[in-house]
Amino acid sequence: MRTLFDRLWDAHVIRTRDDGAALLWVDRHYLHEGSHHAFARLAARGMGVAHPALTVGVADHYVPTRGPTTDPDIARMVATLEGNAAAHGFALFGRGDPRQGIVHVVGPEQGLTLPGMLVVCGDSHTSTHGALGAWGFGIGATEVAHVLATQTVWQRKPRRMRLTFHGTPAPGVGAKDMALHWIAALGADGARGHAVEYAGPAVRGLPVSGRLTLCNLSIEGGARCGMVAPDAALIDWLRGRPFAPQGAVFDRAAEGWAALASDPGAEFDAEHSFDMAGIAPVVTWGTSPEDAAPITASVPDPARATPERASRMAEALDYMGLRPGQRLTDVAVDQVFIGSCTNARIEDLRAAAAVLAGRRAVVPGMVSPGSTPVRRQAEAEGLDRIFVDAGLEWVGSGCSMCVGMNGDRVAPGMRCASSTNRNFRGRQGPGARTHLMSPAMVAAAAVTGHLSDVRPFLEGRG
Ligand SMILES: CC(C)[C@H](C(=O)O)[C@@H](O)C(=O)O
Ligand code: SF4
Repeated sequence: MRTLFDRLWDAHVIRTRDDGAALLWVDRHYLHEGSHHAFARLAARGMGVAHPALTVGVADHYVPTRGPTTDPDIARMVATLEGNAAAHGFALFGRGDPRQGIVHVVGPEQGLTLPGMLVVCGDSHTSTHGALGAWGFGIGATEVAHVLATQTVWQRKPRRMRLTFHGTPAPGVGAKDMALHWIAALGADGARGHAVEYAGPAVRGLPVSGRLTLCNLSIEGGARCGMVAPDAALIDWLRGRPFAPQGAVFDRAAEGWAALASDPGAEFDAEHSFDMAGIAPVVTWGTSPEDAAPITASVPDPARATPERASRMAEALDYMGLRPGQRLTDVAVDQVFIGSCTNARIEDLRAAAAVLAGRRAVVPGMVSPGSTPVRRQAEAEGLDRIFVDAGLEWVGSGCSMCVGMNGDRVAPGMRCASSTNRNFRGRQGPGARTHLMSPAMVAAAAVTGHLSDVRPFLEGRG
């Protein structure tokens, strides 16, 4: 009896070393601007790209979201990726390409990631692709060079963990809340060394966009990867995607994908289950995604935590400028950001727009769609107007203020309600204070100017 992860592992092992590490075949290799180190290694050894057809470059981390950049260092990062694509002959969705966007949004959207694939990228959030029943994981620069040169990667087999979500989510509660909830419960290293499979009725009930959000955050709970077994909803979602097989070939492939599941009696090395009845909209208060609590709670008190946790908590609260016992809904924000590979798909933008429609934001903010196709779709639906009429800035697609590499930053000391996945110190800019939450919760914070429960807005009482 095998788990979904065992099936993916077995299907990709080329050979196993005596020490247990296995050489694995890579079906899809994504590259972003950060790949320049790996290309330098390749060049130093006079090597080329073994399988350009399985390699796809996407400009995202450094792309400007508001017209051409004036910063030569930023421009050079994007140009280097373009140069490597041209030199090695792999596809590139670069500046101006109608398919450009954040790599973890673009791959699934284009049908470049498919169920059963082993997908790698020199980026930790490659776990996102697991939502499609693929095995996606982030690799380091040395491994990127190895994959470029050989289309293979060495890995040790992770242990297997299943996270089961029972029940149905309340309105206003979604994948982001499920993710932050389990990470708060198990800790930022709670799933360390494990391949996570998400299961249960609440996961099955998530649209594919929500599954992508859930798998995206796997890494923030320490997991090596996260995945959801394919089902009919996924197969419908994939049908007709540009790089997916088409027609009868798609139907045949889909029959195979339907078999990608854990056997009913398959054993996991660890199991945890959660009841949706206990999950409210979640926000983070600290400097790790595990520092998360329901919006109805107060800022925790280090005095009540274990000594080792207490000092880290106190430091986090100091950095965040928060007092123990302060109600989370009393925390004023300076700005908002909706974007990133976590929460900038069309469904995320619709959820935020539903809250913002007919309302004004009382703080400034930016909305950056996850890809250029998402941007076009949002504009066709008039969502851009809703954001602009609310007073937010509608910009181009890229990693943008999630990481600030393109210059979109939160100023020092400023507090940002953000739909992204990392609230580390300085993540959105030196001294920036980040509160993670769902896009609808970001929209609610924009309207009130403080961390806010989105649920009254959905009931028309906001
Ligand atoms: C810059 C990149 C390598 C990094 C990652 O590995 O995830 C970034 O995408 C992030 O989200 O922190
Ligand atoms: S959007 Fe943020 S989390 Fe996603 S790949 Fe870019 S920097 Fe990393």
